[in-house]
Amino acid sequence: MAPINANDINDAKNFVPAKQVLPEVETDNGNGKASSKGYSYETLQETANFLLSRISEIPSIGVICGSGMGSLAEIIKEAVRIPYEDIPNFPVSTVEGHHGQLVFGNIGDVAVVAMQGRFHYYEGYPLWKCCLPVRVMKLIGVKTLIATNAAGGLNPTYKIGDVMIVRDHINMMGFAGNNPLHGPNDERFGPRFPPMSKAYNYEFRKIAKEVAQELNMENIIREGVYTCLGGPNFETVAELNMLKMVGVDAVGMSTVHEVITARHCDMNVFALSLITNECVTSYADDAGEANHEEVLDVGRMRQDILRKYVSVLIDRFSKIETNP
Ligand SMILES: O=P(O)(O)O[C@@H]1C[C@H](O)[C@@H](CO)O1
Ligand SMILES: Nc1nc2[nH]cnc2c(=O)[nH]1
Repeated sequence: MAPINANDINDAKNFVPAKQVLPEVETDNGNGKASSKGYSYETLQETANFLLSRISEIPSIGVICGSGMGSLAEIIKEAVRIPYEDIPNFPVSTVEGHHGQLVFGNIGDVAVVAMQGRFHYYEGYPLWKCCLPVRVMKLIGVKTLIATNAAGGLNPTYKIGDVMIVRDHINMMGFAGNNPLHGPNDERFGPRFPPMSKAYNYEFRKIAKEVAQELNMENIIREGVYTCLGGPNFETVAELNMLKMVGVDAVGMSTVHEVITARHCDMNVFALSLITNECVTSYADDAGEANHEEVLDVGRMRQDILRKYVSVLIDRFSKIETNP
């Protein structure tokens, strides 16, 4: 082994720890002390108040548009668009296929807000920050979250272009202790130990299956288990085979932490995965490789049917009283 020399030590002194180059992890705890575990209730209230000052109707449903699915927000009428960079305390979107704005307005008779662009862990944001908009939605009065995502189909019966209603998730990042609720808990958002066994609202899933029949989508609608990995790389064959063994149907890089945050603050949750690619579970030479362009293309390919489906779901969800 080469001996250590003084230059190496000086280089080490100049090393900038990852935390300092992450986008804005230092936060205010509400008592003037910095914390990296999330913005205080009061800070997020300021963000919520800013947004409330820009809109005339309080949205009851929030939609997060997945990769390539930003056009879902284009069905919003009387739209008020607010770029993320104009919103106090908001992160900014850095991924192609994620616009970077909140869109407020109406779908049918229902006041909604859509995130055209979400935040991912692989962009350098800690999980609490990826989920900050969910808490802000709660503070402005949103009751129901509809999270959409693009995902790889692991269930061998799934085809590209299928739409999976998320029945449940496996929080792989949580197994390693990475959770959006990690750190001090503010009971004003929710309890220290929130249950997750009913994370995806049963009534909503039932309605979603009925609506799929009405719209003749039975042949593309599935229901299954989603998991989120940290990304940004797509998975290895061995990783995918492991996930298959534990019951995962679709693999992505989002949604799970958003859903945990939403359930923590008692929002109703519904989620959809658009299957944009087949997960590669064999080492065969002719097996394809996942890529982001394909993900975006399939989003575009399914945009009309997804817009129709989501707008009918919003109408139906808004008409029922549900216990989260
Ligand atoms: O934001 P979502 O979860 O829809 O995006 C998925 C995961 C990666 O961000 C990207 C990979 O193509 O699509
Ligand atoms: N992790 C992961 N995310 C995706 N998003 C779209 N497709 C995929 C995939 O195959 N794997």
